[in-house]
Amino acid sequence: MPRPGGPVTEEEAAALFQPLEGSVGVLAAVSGGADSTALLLLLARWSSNRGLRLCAATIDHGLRPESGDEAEKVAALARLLGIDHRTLRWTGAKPVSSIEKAARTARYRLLMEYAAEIGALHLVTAHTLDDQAETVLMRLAAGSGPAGLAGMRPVSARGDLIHVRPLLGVPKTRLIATCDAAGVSWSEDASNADPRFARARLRAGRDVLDREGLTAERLAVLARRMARADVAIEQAVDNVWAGLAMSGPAQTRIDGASFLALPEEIGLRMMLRAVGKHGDGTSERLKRGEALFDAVRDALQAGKSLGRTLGGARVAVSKGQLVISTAPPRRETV
Ligand SMILES: Nc1ncnc2c1ncn2[C@@H]1O[C@H](COP(=O)(O)OP(=O)(O)OP(=O)(O)O)[C@@H](O)[C@H]1O
Repeated sequence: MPRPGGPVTEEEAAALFQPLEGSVGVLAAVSGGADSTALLLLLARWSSNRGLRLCAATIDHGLRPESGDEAEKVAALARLLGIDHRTLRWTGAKPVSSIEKAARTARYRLLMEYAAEIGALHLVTAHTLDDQAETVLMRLAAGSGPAGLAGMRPVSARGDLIHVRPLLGVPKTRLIATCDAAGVSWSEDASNADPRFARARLRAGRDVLDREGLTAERLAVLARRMARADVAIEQAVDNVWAGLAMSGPAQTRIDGASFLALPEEIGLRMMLRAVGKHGDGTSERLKRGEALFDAVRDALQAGKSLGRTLGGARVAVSKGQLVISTAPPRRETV
């Protein structure tokens, strides 16, 4: 059990790294900040007698003058700990707007390519309890449903890799304490406090939220509950899908009366699942999916026909049935 303060202990680390047990190759993403420096220290200790290959990588996004030195500092620490380290540089054109998003996409692409090169099966990042709380707040602001409010998952798939976030329940203060206890310094990324970024603005307002009881711990509890609820809803959708959806490679048909009788969240997810199956994979704003869901229900209730497109799929109501198929190219959208 994590202690209220102080460095993360070896026993705690063993429990946190449980998802990595039995892995043959682990790649740790280490930016050089306090969180990922602590991750590297803890992983180095934990992996020493486990016969797995631990490697670390730092992405130099080339966006700040000091990023090269920060990567070199991580490399030096890795050398000291006897861990293979590579600095991966984000080269090529960089967009003027949405730079954070572009940097993130490039970062994971570089990490995945490097993981494939070294044969790592697990990618480990140092997202903390505080990062989870910020994610939940940002998703609240975006009007997310249960899946979004579940925040980041401790273990998820990322391409062929398993992405593990072992520190998701650990407050940043304890990771700072872990570095301090080891006498290891870390780099402070100035952009973490840059008010141009939503995360930084949220961080700056955390004191106010804490005073109102919206603490990181409570937001993380909300995320865990939402994750459980989301699993339950998805399981219900699996069951209903098996019984109701007549689904082939070209289209999915669902009886209209049965569809109308479903709890709305299940019906919505059924429709979106079929859109995902027959569409072109373009992500659609949930708001558009919800608007179309309402239109589908209205049409079924009124015994009318309907034909729209969503995410590259054609969503039609015809003869009392909901029919979702691949949309012909270049049709009008909702
Ligand atoms: N430049 C980097 N090099 C290597 N790893 C990094 C780098 N930046 C971030 N990471 C990894 O990602 C974790 C989360 O970092 P941060 O919170 O800054 O990213 P984010 O963009 O907010 O989150 P996400 O990775 O989910 O997009 C870090 O703890 C570290 O493990």
